[in-house]
Amino acid sequence: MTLERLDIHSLRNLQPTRWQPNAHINVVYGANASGKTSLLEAVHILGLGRSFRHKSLLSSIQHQQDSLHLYAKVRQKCGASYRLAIQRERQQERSLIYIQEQSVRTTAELAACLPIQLITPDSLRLLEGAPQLRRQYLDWGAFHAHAHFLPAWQGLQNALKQRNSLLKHAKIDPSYLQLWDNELIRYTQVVHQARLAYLEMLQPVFIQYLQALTLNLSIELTYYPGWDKKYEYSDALTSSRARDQAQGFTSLGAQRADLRIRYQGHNALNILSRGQQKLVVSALKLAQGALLTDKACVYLVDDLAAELDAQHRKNFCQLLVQQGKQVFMTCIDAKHLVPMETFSEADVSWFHVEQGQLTPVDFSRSIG
Ligand SMILES: Nc1ncnc2c1ncn2[C@@H]1O[C@H](COP(=O)(O)OP(=O)(O)OP(=O)(O)O)[C@@H](O)[C@H]1O
Repeated sequence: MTLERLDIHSLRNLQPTRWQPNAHINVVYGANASGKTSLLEAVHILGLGRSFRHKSLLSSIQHQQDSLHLYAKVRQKCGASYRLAIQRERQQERSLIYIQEQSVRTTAELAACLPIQLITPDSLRLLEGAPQLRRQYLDWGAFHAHAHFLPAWQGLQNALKQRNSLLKHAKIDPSYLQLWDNELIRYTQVVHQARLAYLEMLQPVFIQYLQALTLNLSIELTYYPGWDKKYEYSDALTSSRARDQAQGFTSLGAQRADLRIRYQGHNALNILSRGQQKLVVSALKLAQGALLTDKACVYLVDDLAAELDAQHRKNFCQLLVQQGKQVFMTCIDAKHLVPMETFSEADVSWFHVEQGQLTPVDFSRSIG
């Protein structure tokens, strides 16, 4: 799957842009505040319906403009193509999303058409941030690996909402609570099994990438399902019922799951250097991309140079090239920060950004 064409209107400082990127490696370079990250942001919004910079798309709309418009043509591996479009008006509550000119209501449909792996200086939050971020990471993989994951996950969210709202009442009909318990247990089992199955596939690939990035430490990925593993979820839920009623919410379950990243029995975050943490995150992202064999994904790598030294940048770029997926990477100075030799076998296009204007560059004349 590759992005064949991207049209951008009224996104941050970007001039109206029509971009026909390379199917493999795209390097975007330019000074600070030129608009490099905004270009990656455009791809991200098209793949997930939201920015990676802010919760609301309102701040992405260009100042003095009423709306932003993005359009993409995505070529699937089978040869079929999809047209994706997003429009966000200042005055509207939500974005309008279209696939093949048909309005769609959920961003999950976009995510299925354009899977994205994002690597930014902020990606370290995957290790240091709240469990929700690691749950989202795991669920991204389970969503793409198992067709039954999404309906079960949606069912789980609904059952949780209903049960939590019931728990807030002073008087609760036990049979009604049991009904939502049963729903929750049913969906939790599917989500839990899909996460476990995905983690089993992920572990060995993650280790391979860690080693290829020359981090020969035995980092372990362990999964906390959201309740004590010694018990079935149904038993854990029954035994937490009184506490849940007192607190007014469901305290145990898949909504509390976490992917724990351990080194020598400790939280890896407390032991590894920032550079090592960055390699762990890179290996996690590369492993997810590698596992998407039937669909492929687009890598967005913002600020390649951040926190990786020259040798590790080289290893990282080599692994990206080997995967053969479409990559958009940004850096301030292409000549000094991009390990050119790793791209000798790859199809690469270079783009310069200046004051929001994107220009293709003839590599040999302008950089070499
Ligand atoms: N809503 C907006 N409307 C217009 N311009 C904006 C808006 N939001 C941000 N900007 C400006 O867009 C410019 C581009 O920002 P962007 O983060 O894409 O740059 P960058 O090239 O990635 O910079 P850096 O290398 O410093 O990370 C900045 O000057 C920023 O102030």
